[in-house]
Amino acid sequence: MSEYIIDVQGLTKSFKVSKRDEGFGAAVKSLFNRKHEIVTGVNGIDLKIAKGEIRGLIGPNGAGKSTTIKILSGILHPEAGEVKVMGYTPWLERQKFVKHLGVVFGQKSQLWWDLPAIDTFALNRDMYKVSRQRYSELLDYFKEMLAIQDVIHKPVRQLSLGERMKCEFVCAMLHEPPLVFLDEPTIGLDIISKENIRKFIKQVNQDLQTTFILTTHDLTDLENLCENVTIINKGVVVYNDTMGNLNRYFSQKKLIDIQFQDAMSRESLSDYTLLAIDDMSATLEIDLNEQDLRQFVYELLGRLPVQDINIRNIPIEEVIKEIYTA
Ligand SMILES: Nc1ncnc2c1ncn2[C@@H]1O[C@H](COP(=O)(O)OP(=O)(O)OP(=O)(O)O)[C@@H](O)[C@H]1O
Repeated sequence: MSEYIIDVQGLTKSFKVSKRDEGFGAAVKSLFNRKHEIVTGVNGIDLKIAKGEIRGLIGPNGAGKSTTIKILSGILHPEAGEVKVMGYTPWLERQKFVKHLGVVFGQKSQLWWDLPAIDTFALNRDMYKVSRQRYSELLDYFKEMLAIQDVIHKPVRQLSLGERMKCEFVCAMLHEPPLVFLDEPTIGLDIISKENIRKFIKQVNQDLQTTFILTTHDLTDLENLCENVTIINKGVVVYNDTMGNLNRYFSQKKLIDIQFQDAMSRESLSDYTLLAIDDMSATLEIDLNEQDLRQFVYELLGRLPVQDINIRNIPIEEVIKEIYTA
């Protein structure tokens, strides 16, 4: 078997969607003469994920993340490409395959709404044929780690979002799947609950060697959890490397926030790469491959009426936005 838990080459999937012009007349016409267009879902994606990784899979809306995850979990079949997930071809061997898979959706619940979570856990135990002893060991482990001793006995509809998400995680993990897809697992949570969920993911990853594939728009999730990140845009992979390299590459550029003693015009700063200006303050960008930072600041202080100065790295949000728009 491959050393990778996910091994994908050339994954391609498009969708045929019906197309019609606006208006009632067009609606009637389209009944007799249907027009279609082809929409790209993913277009030749390669992806290798090692066992035990927590991999971030990100991209703007419509990039192809869900299409990829749906194919990897056997819900959709691709039109081209080689896909092996835990040695299975997901859409051909779905029944055997799903036993080894866990999923957590930040915006969809897998728990029975009117029952306490413990009842859904027990149903899953029977469905996945988990032994009573292993179930009890795992439940103790999760209860202690997440402090949900009381929470799991209340009807799910009475739980806060943070409490419910903890239960969603337990529900996805009780059959010890080696691979778990996390779709926006921290969406809507307050900062403390987000941190709790991240700690939980890290701990389970270490203790049970679970591989997690994380799709998120929250870049703090990525910075906290993922060593590697795959960025998809318009159906293709545009970045596939470590988080460290992503940061390092862009730390070649610095942002310089300046507070002036007097109001400054845009023209007076025309020699610089000006990102923002607001009367008494401005933000400049410098590329360290082209300019020396010390020399730049020295000259700047000599030329302009600077009151205060702050040098910072480009925030990760900006880095990723640049990649999306490249
Ligand atoms: N069932 C479908 N029928 C038609 N088009 C689809 C279908 N599923 C996805 N698409 C199209 O494929 C492209 C990729 O969509 P996908 O849902 O994979 O993006 P995404 O990266 O998950 O976006 P988001 O972050 O908004 O969830 C989009 O243009 C989308 O409209």
